Amino acid sequence: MKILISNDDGYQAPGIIALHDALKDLGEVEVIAPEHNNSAKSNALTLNQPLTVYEGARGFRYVNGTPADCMHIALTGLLGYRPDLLVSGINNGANMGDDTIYSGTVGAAMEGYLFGVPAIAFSQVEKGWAHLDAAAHKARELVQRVMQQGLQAGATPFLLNVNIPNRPLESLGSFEVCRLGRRHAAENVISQASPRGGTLYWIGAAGAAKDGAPGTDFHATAQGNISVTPLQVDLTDYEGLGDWTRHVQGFGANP
Ligand SMILES: Nc1nc2c(ncn2[C@@H]2O[C@H](COP(=O)(O)O)[C@@H](O)[C@H]2O)c(=O)[nH]1
Repeated sequence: MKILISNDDGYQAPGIIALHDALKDLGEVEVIAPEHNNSAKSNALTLNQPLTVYEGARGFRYVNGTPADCMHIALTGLLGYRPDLLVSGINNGANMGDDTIYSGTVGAAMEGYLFGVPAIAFSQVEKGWAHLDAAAHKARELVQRVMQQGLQAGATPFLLNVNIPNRPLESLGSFEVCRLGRRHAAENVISQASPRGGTLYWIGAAGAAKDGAPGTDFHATAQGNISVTPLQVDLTDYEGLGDWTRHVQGFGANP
């Protein structure tokens, strides 16, 4: 079993070290991760400058790029083989609700998925790495479950978004398959006067949960369970196809 590990907090982050320690005896495990924190970089690729790959402690390779850059170059030549599973994380903070779309942790996993590699993104719900050992234990459990059922060798790849509450192992609940919740819009931008004149702007905090009903990731983790959400990439609004066909019917037709 060949497992490729990445993240968005950087190759020296506690979360990726704990994840590597938890998975390293499950097969051939390689780490290719960003040099620095790339939180909220989503699926960004670096097209306007070259990337460099370095080797750091633990034999981890790191890249002066984004999480998606790391996986893109890994799967288009750097690795020289196709991994059986891509695992991203363990992220310092949650990736729940519809703003998961901003996540670099999910972005790394999604890049693998787009290349046909089954992928799992792991995040701890709270920042600060509390009970990281318990999260790594649960990440190992899920990867072993996937391996035991041969799911990584299935015909179609999968992409899982997993959020683990920051609790001691004995206080963690079960794996709960659920949908993404919805968040309120993000908090207002934070502006401050620049010492060089003008104004500086900081992105505001993520919005609170708007839809945290039973069956969502917000609800599952609030109960102490580990949320497991299968994601897809097709952004087509199939329900809107009919309406828009009518909206634009005959529009722009040659006179
Ligand atoms: N609007 C804001 N969103 C934030 C903020 N801090 C975190 N986030 C959310 O976190 C993740 C980033 O995930 P990562 O895997 O890239 O670390 C993503 O879900 C964001 O929406 C914040 O200050 N403002």
